[in-house]
Amino acid sequence: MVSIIWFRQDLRLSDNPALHAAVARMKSCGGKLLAVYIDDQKWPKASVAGAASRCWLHHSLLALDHSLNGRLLVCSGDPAKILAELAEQTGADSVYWNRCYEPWQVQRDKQIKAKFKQRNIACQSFNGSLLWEPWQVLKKDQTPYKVFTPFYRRGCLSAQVPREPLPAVDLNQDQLLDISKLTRSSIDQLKLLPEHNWADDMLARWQNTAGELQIGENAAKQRLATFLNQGLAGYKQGRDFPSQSSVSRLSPHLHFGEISANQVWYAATDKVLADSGADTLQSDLDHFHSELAWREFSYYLLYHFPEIPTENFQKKFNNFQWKANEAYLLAWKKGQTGIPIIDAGMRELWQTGYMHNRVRMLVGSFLVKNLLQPWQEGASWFFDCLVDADLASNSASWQWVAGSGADAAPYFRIFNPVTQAAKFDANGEYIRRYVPEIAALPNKYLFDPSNAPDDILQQANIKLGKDYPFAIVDLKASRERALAKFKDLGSAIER
Ligand SMILES: Cc1cc2nc3c(=O)[nH]c(=O)nc-3n(C[C@H](O)[C@H](O)[C@H](O)COP(=O)(O)OP(=O)(O)OC[C@H]3O[C@@H](n4cnc5c(N)ncnc54)[C@H](O)[C@@H]3O)c2cc1C
Repeated sequence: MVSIIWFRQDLRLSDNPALHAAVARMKSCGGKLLAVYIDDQKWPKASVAGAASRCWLHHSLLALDHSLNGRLLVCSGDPAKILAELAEQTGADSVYWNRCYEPWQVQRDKQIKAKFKQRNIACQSFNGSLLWEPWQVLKKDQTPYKVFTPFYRRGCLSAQVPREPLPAVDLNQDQLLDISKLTRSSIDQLKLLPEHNWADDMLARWQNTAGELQIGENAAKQRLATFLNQGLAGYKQGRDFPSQSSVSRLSPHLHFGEISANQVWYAATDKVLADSGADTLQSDLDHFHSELAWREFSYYLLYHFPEIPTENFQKKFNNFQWKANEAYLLAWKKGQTGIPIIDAGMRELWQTGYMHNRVRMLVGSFLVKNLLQPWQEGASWFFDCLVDADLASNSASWQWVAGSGADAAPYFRIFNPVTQAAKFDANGEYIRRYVPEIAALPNKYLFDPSNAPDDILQQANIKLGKDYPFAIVDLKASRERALAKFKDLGSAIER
């Protein structure tokens, strides 16, 4: 008897409910397990993972295959067809997977279940990535929440406590089906890595001091341990400062399911309990939990409102007249806007595949409000460049920044990137790391070189327009312009 375990966004062996169930069945009924990963070629084009996250996926699959002693069957094509063929070839009578929440994956999985039912192949799906299932948290009138705080406080926290993590399964080579006679691709054949080696530098940022790439389940556990020891205490304050190591950087690991939200949630809770739960630590923990809940909220919104990756959540934004401008967009993408904190963020994104959350909000606000470019342009660039590119979090966050989302930032919240930089990068460490050409400027002018006096620029040996661009827009004037345009839309937000 063969059971298929279909790995998707759950590339781990511990706290993997589908794998756990498949192994339990194998142990009680005998038989073997066939571990499969399928590069789904039928995803809608706009949602195919971007270049940076495909690099991550390549290495994450290598790590999973290693944990499975080289017995991960990797295929490419239509999952419905491939799974049916595999069931036929191996005589598998059951398929297990953990649920995904992207709209087309939900649709596809439903169809696969229905087809397999007709053929007497049992399909079982599990919750392996969310703390609360989106359909379990509803308002009293049984409609979905649209505002984060009641969703989390009234909905999630008063629902059942999240499932406790399951232990790693005990699997030996003999329990995994020999895949040598099955048609398969190698991980290399999936061509997840780019043809040119631009990704080498980016991936180098994810190595440890011994030069080992920190991708995969073990690396995720290591990252979590480092965060619990070095970042959690002081998280609430420190998480806003991009040069500090207060945030967890777990987002790519969570996206690919190298670690589960449940593991992270409970490990943080246990850490605070073990450290005797000092009041400040408790509030750091609460804050960290609420950030995990923003991830939940994003998935919740995507599940209930599957159009959010492309369409304004608030329909009144459909009338908004963006001012598409290729030159602005290019300057933003390349980190050449002349506003140092924006350029630092966009270069961090390009060089590392990651950007600190505070800076994501700043570059987003700048693009959408000061430059009046459509949020979809920003979302698509992020999707291509982030190693943690995640349809739910990216779409919900961009709509939040634009003001068009559920519970979004109000239109009048237009971050001033100069004062924000002075506040959150006060000693300029982050800016100097990513915008080294202006490093010699004193802090007073580092955040806004376009307004630095000539003698200061000369002393720092900087010629604006040559060494570093003049600001592409006047912050005050562009803010006024945005306020006027957004105001026309009215401010009502559905609750
Ligand atoms: C414009 C914009 C685009 C974004 N795109 C993505 C994306 O594609 N993928 C992605 O994972 N996150 C996205 N975020 C959310 C957030 O910036 C990242 O999750 C966070 O910066 C990841 O860093 P971390 O793991 O160190 O976070 P931590 O502060 O350590 O938080 C722990 C975890 O909580 C979750 N989380 C934290 N903040 C948020 C948030 N605001 N929304 C949703 N989840 C959150 C993440 O899973 C994160 O790993 C975006 C935010 C903005 C403003």
